[in-house]
Amino acid sequence: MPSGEPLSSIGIKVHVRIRPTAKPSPMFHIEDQTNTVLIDLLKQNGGGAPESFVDQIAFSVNSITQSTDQSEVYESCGRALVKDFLEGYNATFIAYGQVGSGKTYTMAGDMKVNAHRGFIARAIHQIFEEKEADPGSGIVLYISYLEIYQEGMYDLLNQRSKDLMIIEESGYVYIRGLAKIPVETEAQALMCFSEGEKQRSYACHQINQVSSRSHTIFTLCMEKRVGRFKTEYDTVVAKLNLVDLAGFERLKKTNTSTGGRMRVEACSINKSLCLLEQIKASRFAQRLKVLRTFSIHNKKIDCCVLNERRHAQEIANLQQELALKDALQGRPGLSFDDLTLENYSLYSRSLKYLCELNWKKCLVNMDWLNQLKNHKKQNLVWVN
Ligand SMILES: Nc1ncnc2c1ncn2[C@@H]1O[C@H](COP(=O)(O)OP(=O)(O)OP(=O)(O)O)[C@@H](O)[C@H]1O
Repeated sequence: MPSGEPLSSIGIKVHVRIRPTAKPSPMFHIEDQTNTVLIDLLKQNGGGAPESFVDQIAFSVNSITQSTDQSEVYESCGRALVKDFLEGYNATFIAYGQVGSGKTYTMAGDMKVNAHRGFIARAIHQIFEEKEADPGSGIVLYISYLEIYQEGMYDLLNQRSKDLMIIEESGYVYIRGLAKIPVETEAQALMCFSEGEKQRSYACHQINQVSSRSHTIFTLCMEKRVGRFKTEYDTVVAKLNLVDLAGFERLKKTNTSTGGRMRVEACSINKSLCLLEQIKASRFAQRLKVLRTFSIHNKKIDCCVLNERRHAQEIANLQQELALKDALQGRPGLSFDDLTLENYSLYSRSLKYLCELNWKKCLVNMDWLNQLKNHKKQNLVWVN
């Protein structure tokens, strides 16, 4: 198994990064030893100021970081995921959280200062480090960088790409028309990323001076040979999706309630995030049907299938969900969530994010069918 994890623990992992703040909320408590976020529930009178604390709810996650240190974050939840990708697993890392909570800081960081580089640059470094350490692996890498802005898709690496379209063929999802740039060195890969970053849509509002106005998916595709002989080998293909979602905006808080482009952007961001939430919730509600039980390394694994038809329309409506479909159903290695536990006004949104994180953790078994299918296609030996 990847990273030596027991099979039972495979699924979506939730990591919380809390942006350091000068005004931490007295209602949020972190238990480091048990990776638990405890939140005091409020009793409110007519939506006014909180009157008294009535109860506490606990959210247990895979890890909690409260640090500005980018390498600490990467080591705690990025390195193992990238290792899995290099072994041939589809992997996805999603930065998800309220506006201004540090999603872009986590994913992109500051490219000019080594210590401040974010997840993407660190993943690229690890990939090329491991590739160079094993020159016989024959690893070939390609990069794509997609932006989803106001429900349209844009190629950040080739502005001339037009009419991008999501194509799904035999369980594989790709975007027709999206540039797939071959990269041979770390420098080339970083250059691709920096060029794409320059094309992204940002805006300045009350909460964040450089606020993302779009969702972005930075994808590394890997092909590598597996086999003992030069002429007889299988090719393993895997995708690493690094996703920076735009944050949910409250129009009043960001002061974009009076109209114009930023308001349209905010409404579009909120709509797509709501759809994402609805789809995930509806998937969770669907009954899983056990098709077959596999035995892998002496452990029994139920292989489940989802009734996708019921929600086909909703899925068709949400570009990023579909664009990530094969990765999410292949092996969603990790989900990453940022929270700002800053003050009372952000309380309800932080609580909502935590509620979501909790049921995301329940999506575990849904992913097996595609994973097994993928590995059959890739001729990996451990599937019977
Ligand atoms: N862990 C952190 N340590 C230090 N600074 C941080 C941290 N997280 C975020 N910041 C700073 O907070 C500000 C907002 O962060 P960022 O732009 O990453 O938020 P975001 O979640 O991507 O917001 P949006 O949804 O508006 O795009 C930036 O100036 C960033 O440098």
